[in-house]
Amino acid sequence: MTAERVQALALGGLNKLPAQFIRPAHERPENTVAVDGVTVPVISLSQPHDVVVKEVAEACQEWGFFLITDHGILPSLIQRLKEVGQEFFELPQEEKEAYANDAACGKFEGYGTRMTKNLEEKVEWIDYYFHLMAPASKVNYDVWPKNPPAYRGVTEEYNKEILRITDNLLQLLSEGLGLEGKVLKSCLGDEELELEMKINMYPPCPQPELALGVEPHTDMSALTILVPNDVPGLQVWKDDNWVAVNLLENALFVHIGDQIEVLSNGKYKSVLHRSLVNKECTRMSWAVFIVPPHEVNIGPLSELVNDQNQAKYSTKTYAEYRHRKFNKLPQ
Ligand SMILES: O=C(O)CCC(=O)C(=O)O
Ligand SMILES: [Fe+2]
Repeated sequence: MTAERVQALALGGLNKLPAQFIRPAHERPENTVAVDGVTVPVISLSQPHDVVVKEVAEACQEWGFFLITDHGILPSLIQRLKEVGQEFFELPQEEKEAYANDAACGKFEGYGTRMTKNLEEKVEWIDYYFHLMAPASKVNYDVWPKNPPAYRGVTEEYNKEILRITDNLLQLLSEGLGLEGKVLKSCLGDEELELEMKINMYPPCPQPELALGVEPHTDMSALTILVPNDVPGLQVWKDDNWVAVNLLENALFVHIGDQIEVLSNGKYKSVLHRSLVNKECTRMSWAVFIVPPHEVNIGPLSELVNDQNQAKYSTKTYAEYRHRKFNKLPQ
């Protein structure tokens, strides 16, 4: 069975939002507006090292989220990444369907749309493309878009840059915990660390005040590094309020995910976030999830646990963590 794509639905021209997308009143953007005058931390990586360590550690403790600038990725590469992703979604529907995933059969990679698991569960206003990007030994290039032809080259170039930034961030995060720079990366599988690309595509929505692009969640990754197109929509949860994340050209949006929260024994927070959709414009975002290999055990770092600071999380493989999160089982 092929899923009904949100993009195809939107292109058909709708005046009203179909029922399965209408969120319950307490979740609707119209009833849960973002707080005024609060902005997320923005950290320039060109500052002295000890300043960057301190600012990153504070942002991880207070927000679990921050923007980085002066990261060294060329604006032209970010631009090309966005172009190839956008071109893929502009292909004829039939051509996109050749890449359809089948999450129910464990085929997570490819073109997808989230479907309801039961009648009450509302769906999100989003289509996406998901594939592994690193390590090269595990990547199946057959599930990457072959059109546009530049997709692979551009994405491989971006992958290299994100690997470099991941090394840098994990080092800063380790030092912020008072540990040696290499500790976090080594817990996350070192060179076996995996990078997953998810291109999120939110078509124009007839009643955006009633819908969500992605519902409130924390990422199960260690870190997520995201770039949006020029349509705002991401919100992060801070001190009992939603805070809208303003656009900042060429900045990278860094989310602390669940695995870093566990490793840091709760010192760094995995950020709750959601995305809104837009009436006129297509919103897109490119999220790279940085995750440990599935068989790696993740638990609070022994260096951070003692009689005064007991472990707040159980230790389990990343595969087990994923299974429990997907099935909404307690961790
Ligand atoms: O599109 C966004 O800004 C957020 C997407 C997101 O949270 C996700 O893909 O996990
Ligand atoms: Fe997310």
